Amino acid sequence: MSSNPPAVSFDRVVKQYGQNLAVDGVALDIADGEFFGLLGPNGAGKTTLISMLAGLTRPTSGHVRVAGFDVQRDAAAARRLLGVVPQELVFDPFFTVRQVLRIQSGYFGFRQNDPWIDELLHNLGLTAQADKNMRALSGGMKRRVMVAQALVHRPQVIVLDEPTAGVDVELRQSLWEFIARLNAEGHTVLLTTHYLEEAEALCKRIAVIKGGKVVALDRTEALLQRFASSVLYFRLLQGRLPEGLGAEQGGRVALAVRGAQDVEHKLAALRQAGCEIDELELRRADLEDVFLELIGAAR
Ligand SMILES: Nc1ncnc2c1ncn2[C@@H]1O[C@H](COP(=O)(O)OP(=O)(O)OP(=O)(O)O)[C@@H](O)[C@H]1O
Repeated sequence: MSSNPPAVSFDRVVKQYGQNLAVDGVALDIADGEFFGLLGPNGAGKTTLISMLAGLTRPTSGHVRVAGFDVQRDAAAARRLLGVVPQELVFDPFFTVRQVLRIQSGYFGFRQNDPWIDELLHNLGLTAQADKNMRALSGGMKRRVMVAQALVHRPQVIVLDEPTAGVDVELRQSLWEFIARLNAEGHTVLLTTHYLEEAEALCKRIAVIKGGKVVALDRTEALLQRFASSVLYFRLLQGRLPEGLGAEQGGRVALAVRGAQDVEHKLAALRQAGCEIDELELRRADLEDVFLELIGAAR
């Protein structure tokens, strides 16, 4: 870990909308150079946190800092260090892709930015679209431009809010290769995603938030180990799953198990509860299982 100030620091951050506590005292530091994942179910508060980080929403209390700069008090310095790829597509339909990127460069005082713009276009598969009007692009291509736009000033901290929601496999692949390269070159990456396999593959550390609170914060590997080594999957044909034993989704049940003896215990508990099961399957736990277990526990 470096001795620099944290790339991102949420310091006892609260955000209240009327009676609704969207963010409830989040304290979280993301180190310089980290690849960090922010996970949580719908409505957990992820976008609110990112919107406070981007300086678009003011915290009710607490502070958000980027490399030590308070996003409210030192807004210009914080903004310069941040590149945020938002969830929604926001664009001006009258400009070409290259014009959009040149204008964005201008906001940050970069006049001769074409070499970097060309590199962004190339890495995001946009070279052939460079002179097309934004309105003529498909949704996936527009999303690529949003990514390029966020990176035009080579921000130290790259924030991606659900960047691959609804985009094709090809972009997901090339986007991740590019972002991983930027991370290897020292950029900090903060990612929110619903694709848990993506978070598992990319993020070194993960915070899970639920109801505006951090319910888990650990290295990805440690999270995977802490919760379960394997998962027993089956279909429940008869009976009710004993309280607290596992999670049921779409008729399939997932039980976290730690070793062979635990499998025996769990099966015995099911028998005792009068459960009849089918299509039994045992596999290594992944982040999705951890996630379900955590979300279940925090309910
Ligand atoms: N502008 C707003 N006014 C009122 N309530 C809001 C506003 N923005 C968010 N909320 C509420 O704050 C809570 C957290 O929402 P947020 O969008 O941060 O969740 P999320 O984790 O990003 O969810 P998703 O995965 O669905 O994007 C929700 O209860 C939401 O309804």
